[in-house]
Amino acid sequence: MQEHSFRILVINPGSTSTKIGVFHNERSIFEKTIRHDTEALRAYKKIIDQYEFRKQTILETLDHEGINISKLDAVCGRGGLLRPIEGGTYVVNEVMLQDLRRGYSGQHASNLGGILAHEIASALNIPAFIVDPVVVDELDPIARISGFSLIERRSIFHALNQKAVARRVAKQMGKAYEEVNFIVAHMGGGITVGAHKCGRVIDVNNGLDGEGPFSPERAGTVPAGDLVSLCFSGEYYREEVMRMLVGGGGLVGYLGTNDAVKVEKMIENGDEKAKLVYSAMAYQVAKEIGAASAVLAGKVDAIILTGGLAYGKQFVKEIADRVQWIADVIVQPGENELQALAEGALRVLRGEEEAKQYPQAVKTTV
Ligand SMILES: Nc1ncnc2c1ncn2[C@@H]1O[C@H](COP(=O)(O)OP(=O)(O)OP(=O)(O)O)[C@@H](O)[C@H]1O
Ligand SMILES: CCCC(=O)O
Repeated sequence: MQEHSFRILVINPGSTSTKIGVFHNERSIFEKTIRHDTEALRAYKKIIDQYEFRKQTILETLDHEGINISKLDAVCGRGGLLRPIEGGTYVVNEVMLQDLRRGYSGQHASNLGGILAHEIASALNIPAFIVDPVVVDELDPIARISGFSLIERRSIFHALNQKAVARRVAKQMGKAYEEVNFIVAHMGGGITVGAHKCGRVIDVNNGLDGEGPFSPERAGTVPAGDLVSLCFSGEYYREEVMRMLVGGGGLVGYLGTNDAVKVEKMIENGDEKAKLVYSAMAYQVAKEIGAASAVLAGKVDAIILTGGLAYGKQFVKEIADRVQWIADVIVQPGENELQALAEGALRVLRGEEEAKQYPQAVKTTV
């Protein structure tokens, strides 16, 4: 019997670009990173106001490439800062659209993903989905306790890539994602380290503006008392402190660049500060992996390193040297988010998984 085939448009909006792809089942038939002129984007007060502009750009690109959108079966966008939800593929519904428009958990380019998917899909009368947004929250209750009763730990991480890579590695091991325990470190502009226990990410750092290792442009965990003193020193506005922590933190704060390739060049040229800071970033990732191994009580089938920084051979070696006693270290550089979006939609279109309805509230604690 011939297998039914599906054609899916996937959309991953970033702060300065929109990545799109058209998939025929799992096979990519077209992918493009549409770069947006920063001046053009600056004309919009809020990220969300960009959606009509980005939609037109996507449709024009597809038309230009000769892709007939009437042949599509579904559109799938990257999900944004919604309410905390468990992982999976979600139908874009009215409540989700409202939350994406107002930025329920904050402003992020990925808030546009579900809206763009809905706008394009509804005109074609086909379903729109999002998959594993950054707010996927599968934390164990014990992981929510921060130690300060007014603040609960939150799960904000690279769920789409972490879960996709974990599924892929599990498959390579001949197992289902739900049968294995992994530690996945996504190391990009932000860094998140997730403890994956039998298909659920039971602990992970909030890599957006919370905690964890410092990254190319984010500070991660900083000493709390000193941060409070700095905030109340009278020298900085709130926005300035936030900008120094997120965007201006990590490598940017110490070395003036978020580009690890440039930092490697600086090290090659004998820059001792760059060497120390770059090693410190690897050290902090290794420490976070060690913490995740304790979360999993040492039952770790593999440690997976992914994201752009995983291309850095010396960086990866420094991490591996510190953690390979825990489990095998598997390196999967880069990210494959377009493929992950297509696969998430396919699982639903094929009936392998049921699409979830948003909001499926996650129970928080105290
Ligand atoms: N070949 C390489 N060697 C070392 N570092 C690299 C290499 N290629 C990319 N990087 C670094 O990876 C980082 C960017 O990673 P990535 O592209 O995954 O981030 P992003 O998509 O912008 O952010 P995020 O992954 O947090 O969503 C940059 O610091 C970049 O310099
Ligand atoms: C940590 C959430 C994803 C991002 O880096 O923007």
